[in-house]
Amino acid sequence: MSDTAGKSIFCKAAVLRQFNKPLSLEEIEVLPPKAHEVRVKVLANAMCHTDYYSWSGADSELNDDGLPVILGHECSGVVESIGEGVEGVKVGDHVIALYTAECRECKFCKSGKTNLCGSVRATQGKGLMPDGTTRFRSKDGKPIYHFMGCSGFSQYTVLADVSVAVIDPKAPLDKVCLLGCGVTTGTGSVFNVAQVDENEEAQAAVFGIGAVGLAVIDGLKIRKAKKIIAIDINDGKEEWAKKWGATDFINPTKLKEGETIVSKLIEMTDGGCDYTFDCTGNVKVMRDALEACHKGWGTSVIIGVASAGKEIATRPFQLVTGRVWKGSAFGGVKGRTQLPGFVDDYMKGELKLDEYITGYKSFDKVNEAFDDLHSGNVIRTVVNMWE
Ligand SMILES: NC(=O)C1=CN([C@@H]2O[C@H](COP(=O)(O)OP(=O)(O)OC[C@H]3O[C@@H](n4cnc5c(N)ncnc54)[C@H](OP(=O)(O)O)[C@@H]3O)[C@@H](O)[C@H]2O)C=CC1
Ligand SMILES: N[C@@H](CCC(=O)N[C@@H](CSC=O)C(=O)NCC(=O)O)C(=O)O
Ligand SMILES: [Zn+2]
Ligand SMILES: [Zn+2]
Repeated sequence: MSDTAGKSIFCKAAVLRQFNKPLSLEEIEVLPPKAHEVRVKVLANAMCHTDYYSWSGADSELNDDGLPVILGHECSGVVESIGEGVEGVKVGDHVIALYTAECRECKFCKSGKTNLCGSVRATQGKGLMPDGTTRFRSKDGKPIYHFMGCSGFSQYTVLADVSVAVIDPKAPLDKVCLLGCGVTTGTGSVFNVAQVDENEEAQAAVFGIGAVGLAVIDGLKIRKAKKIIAIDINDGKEEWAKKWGATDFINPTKLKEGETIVSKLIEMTDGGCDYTFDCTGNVKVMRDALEACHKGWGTSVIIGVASAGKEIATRPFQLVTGRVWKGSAFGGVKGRTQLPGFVDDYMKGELKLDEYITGYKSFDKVNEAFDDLHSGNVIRTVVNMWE
């Protein structure tokens, strides 16, 4: 048992008090975990585009009523204490936080059809723990909300026990935090959602070359795709995409007159792609990605998260004629069961992780990590929570 078990911990957290305004670094109180909860000392948290999206106010699930909130969800740490009835995770375990829980008991978990778990999702969406309260308090004693069931931008956080994956303690926590979201989502979308087979010599297009798009490319390379066309509005992303194994790169803002990204992709693949992936969150791109698929079988996977109020559209004929539109949350990966295997693949050198990390920042520079995401040269910034 740790000295702090059963007591509040006072530590530093980055709190979002107003959308589009810098996070405020504050000393907060982190209450002890209740039944079926764990308190984790967070070591590292990488900045994902979804943090930026929620920070900017674009998330339809997070409005002014959900503020103040502690963002962050691509994080790893060490279990400091556990509440009553916790099984399968103990003090001292190294863990990755899961925004997609896995209880193994709900209708979703038992279905064998999805990685979405129903156990804590409703309260998670409201920024609350499963009992409907929060474990964070500001200095004046007022509640601070949780985010995506993780809130990794606090030096200590409390999670549901079904929302942590226990991993190999030898794995470097400042690297494997990336498996908490972007890399798992991208590779998992290829393996579990599109289910690309290594014998099919697939032709694929990937829209949006951030960490998620690069991880899709890595997954496609692992599944021996023949053609991997990377698409981004930033020319600087060509070098990144090619380094990961893309065979071609297109900047859609620089097409010849009369060409569209859809016509260009159809021409390059002799009729359309077998698979396309949206990693931008832009609904127009999602449409292009679907319509660039091959008639009869092409599958388009939506990974990007669109802003509140946005809707997708296409002619139903696109689906009538055999194109398939799918979506992916956390790459279809069941976190407690499968994430430890991703960590092992990384440790064996079979999965890239280090290569995505373009820089580390100390916690007091967390706001710079937001700016980094849009600089064009940054893939993932890892925030070291104790520097
Ligand atoms: N479904 C899921 O489980 C998950 C979804 N996401 C979502 O996936 C998306 C990608 O995340 P991440 O890799 O972290 O984000 P990044 O911002 O790092 O990468 C997105 C890339 O797409 C580029 N882009 C933007 N608009 C277009 C366009 N019209 N055409 C082509 N490229 C474009 C961006 O360029 P620029 O920077 O110049 O804008 C950037 O290079 C986000 O929407 C994120 O919220 C992330 C993780 C999990
Ligand atoms: N809250 C948003 C939607 C946000 C969203 O789609 N999140 C992704 C993960 S993004 C990670 O970086 C996801 O897995 N969604 C499934 C889920 O259960 O949240 C909205 O309301 O539009
Ligand atoms: Zn479940
Ligand atoms: Zn994410």
